[in-house]
Amino acid sequence: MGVLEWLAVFVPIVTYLLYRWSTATYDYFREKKIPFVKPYPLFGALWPIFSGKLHPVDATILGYDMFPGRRFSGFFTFRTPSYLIHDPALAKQVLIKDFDHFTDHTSTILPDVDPVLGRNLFFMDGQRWRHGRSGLSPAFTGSKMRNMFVLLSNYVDGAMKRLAQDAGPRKMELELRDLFQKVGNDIITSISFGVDVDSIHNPNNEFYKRGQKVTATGGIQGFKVFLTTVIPGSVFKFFGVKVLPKEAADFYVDVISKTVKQREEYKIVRPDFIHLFMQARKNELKEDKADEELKDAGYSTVEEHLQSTTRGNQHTDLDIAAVAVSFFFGGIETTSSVLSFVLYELCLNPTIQHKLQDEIDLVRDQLEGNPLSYEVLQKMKYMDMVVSETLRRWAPLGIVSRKCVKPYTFEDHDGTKVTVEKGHIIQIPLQSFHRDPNFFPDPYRFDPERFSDENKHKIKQDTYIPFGSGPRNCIGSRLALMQTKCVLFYLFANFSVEFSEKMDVPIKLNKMALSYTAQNGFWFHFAARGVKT
Ligand code: HEM
Repeated sequence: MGVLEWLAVFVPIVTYLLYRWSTATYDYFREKKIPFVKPYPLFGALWPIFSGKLHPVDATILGYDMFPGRRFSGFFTFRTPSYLIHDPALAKQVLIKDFDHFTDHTSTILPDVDPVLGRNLFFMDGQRWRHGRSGLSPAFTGSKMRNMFVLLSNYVDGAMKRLAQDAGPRKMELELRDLFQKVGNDIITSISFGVDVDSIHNPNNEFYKRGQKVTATGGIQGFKVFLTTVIPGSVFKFFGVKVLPKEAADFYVDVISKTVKQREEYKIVRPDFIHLFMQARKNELKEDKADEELKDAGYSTVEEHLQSTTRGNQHTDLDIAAVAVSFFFGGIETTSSVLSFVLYELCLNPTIQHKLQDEIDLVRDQLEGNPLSYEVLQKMKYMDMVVSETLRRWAPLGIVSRKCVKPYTFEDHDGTKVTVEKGHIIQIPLQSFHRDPNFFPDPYRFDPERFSDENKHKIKQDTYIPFGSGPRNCIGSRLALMQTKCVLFYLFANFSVEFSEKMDVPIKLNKMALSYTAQNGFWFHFAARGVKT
């Protein structure tokens, strides 16, 4: 690693910039009389990201506050004209009603360059995405989550009890991003690779070590992922730049192949994703009746818009490995970010922490020693309110992107019309919606009551979209909510939490990471419940 690897990334950027320099101009929005963020030479709106001045999300959403009262504004991604949507109703048109014009994400990784990440839904385009999505959807229904809950809950319960034993009567200082990444790693390793690991006590296991590299949002790995959002997949292909190193890809495919072989040979059934894909191979993976009853996993869960089908999806071991790796990619950073911010807010607001603990204690009493179930967790109202409010205040992905695939006309309030051209980029600033005082009064106040039964009807439609929206929304929203709530349940059942001296309060955000995280870590003291801190 080192200079050569960085060079292998910079050469394509420079070549692409020079090419764009000769083929596009910065007069685009001026000629069309659309308000736009003044571009930096060559980099457009991206220079503050490259120079480390602004977080990628903050650099992208500048136009929202700069041009209030508009339905959209312009900015340049390098030299490509891009639109920022200010009006949630227009966002809905792009994401749902006229989805056919905006089927693709801006990031594309081609499978012939990167066989594993190129098969990740997030990076797929057009027909390949449609086929992949409809094949994967039946694996994320309520009943499949309920079956998987047993694996997840046993792991989290055990992990928190072991932590409580480690702490004993003392208060224990922990960096939570690290803790939650380990927990997330072990959960995804269990439910998607069928392997049990304990990264809290054995961080040297292969899955954690490799997962750390695969999911890094900083350093060269994070930079390459960021580049996939601004440089076309064909440029990566031309220069042979891979995001996932080949030896890591080979490791994951090998694990899946061995596990599948073993399960077939010994007829092993385990309620995890490998089992679901083995069923899909035999055309046996379907939605079942219980899915209808279990649809509601919480306020934030998104709906599935595409017709699910597994017909014609002959998953190879490589396909299964690719899906499993995609869960590392999409699931660990995001859920550990939400969990870290829940704890940050609950330490700032101890009354909310106590209220959540009261609900947890009540549920534990009612369980009378029986294990926690998926249904019981879904019914915990205050838990849902706390998680929903955290997803509003600190949405892990602050923007949702689409690429225009068929020309489309936008109209502003004053009647100005503009036709978005094929290849142009659309950004939906969900973070700006979530923090707009017109939609959420006093938006910087952490207030779970916004999501209470009495208040939630006041939330304006389409302004709350932490998991995106429409056919391309987050396929893992049920899993993410189940995992987040389960960790919070066992964590607050065992511990009370407060800031350690090392924690920056108010938080200082890391501008160089793709998702939101604390610059100097999330530092907390854990004290076993009943023990005074
Ligand atoms: C709190 C945790 C999470 C948040 C906030 C989150 C958020 C998002 C968002 C905003 C998108 C883009 C949606 C759009 O373009 O409209 C997305 C896509 C996606 N997420 Fe998540 N996510 C989370 C957890 C997960 C988990 C646990 C998984 C899987 C195990 C997952 C898998 C995916 C995949 C595969 C996509 C791409 C879907 C497609 O292109 O069809 N996510 N997520």
